[in-house]
Amino acid sequence: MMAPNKRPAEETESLLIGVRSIVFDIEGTTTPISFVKDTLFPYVRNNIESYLNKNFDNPEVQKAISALREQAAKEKSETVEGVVEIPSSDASKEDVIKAVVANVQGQMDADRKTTELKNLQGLIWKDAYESKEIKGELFEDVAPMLKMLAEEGLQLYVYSSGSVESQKLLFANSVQGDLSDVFSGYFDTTTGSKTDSASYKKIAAEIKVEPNSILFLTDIPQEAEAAVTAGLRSALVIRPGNVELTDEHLQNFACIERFDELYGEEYDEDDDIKRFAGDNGEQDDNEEEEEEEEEEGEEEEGDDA
Ligand SMILES: CSCCC(=O)C(=O)COP(=O)(O)O
Ligand SMILES: [Mg+2]
Repeated sequence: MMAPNKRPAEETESLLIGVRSIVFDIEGTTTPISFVKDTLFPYVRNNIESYLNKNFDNPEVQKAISALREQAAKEKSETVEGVVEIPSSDASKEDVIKAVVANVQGQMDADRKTTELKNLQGLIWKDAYESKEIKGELFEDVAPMLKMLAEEGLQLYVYSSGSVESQKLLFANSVQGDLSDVFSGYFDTTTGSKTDSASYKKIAAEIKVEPNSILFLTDIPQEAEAAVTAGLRSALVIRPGNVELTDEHLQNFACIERFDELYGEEYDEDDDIKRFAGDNGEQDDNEEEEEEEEEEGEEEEGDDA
């Protein structure tokens, strides 16, 4: 069903003209919000205590606990409400685990997107993906469209609040197979908050692409606004289960319900028209030469007959 006020795709022009790189949000863009809320988050809640008991001495886990401890101490000094402090490493394993569990549950209750929380969540999800208890859920158009866009020469990136490690796990262990190959890189909140325009400038600098040649796709208008402030292009993705957008957002941003709408028209597999051929939709010289040579060859064959 089309979202209210959304312009039909047939009437929109391609959002890919002049675009070299696409940066994808995950939750609400490639992946249903329900997968994150009803599968990933409950997995952490249900398994964090046993995970910490089993992996307490793992250096990665100790690093994640130290980061949470520092975060809590800092927030306590800033009088942030509801912070659960974590005792020093001299305290008993039992006391540290109890505090980490309460800290993480508290941050998750508030749906916080802190780097420290996301880092530990990512470590816990690793077990779930490796044991095949969880597979990364994707909207059905995602794998075919990502493959097609990558084949057409676009560089694809992910920018999500989930840690880079958890992003890689989701796409490598997805219900639509291993999609690791389609991505050129991953960004998380270590680059900065998704609602801060400076984060998008950093991404553009890191991938060495002009901001105006980067398209950021997200379900969150504040993230789209931050990207546009940084000089990127952005479109809002309307997926089942997402928070409804206001009329203002629908009017201010290009909106798509599926990735094939990036082409500005219904994608038809039998259609032989190449809609994206590099910068500005123009053919590169090699391609033109190849086509000319092919045509000449055909003419010669015709003459011989
Ligand atoms: C990498 S999957 C986990 C997603 C997650 O933890 C999250 O907070 C989603 O945030 P997003 O920025 O992808 O909307
Ligand atoms: Mg999102």
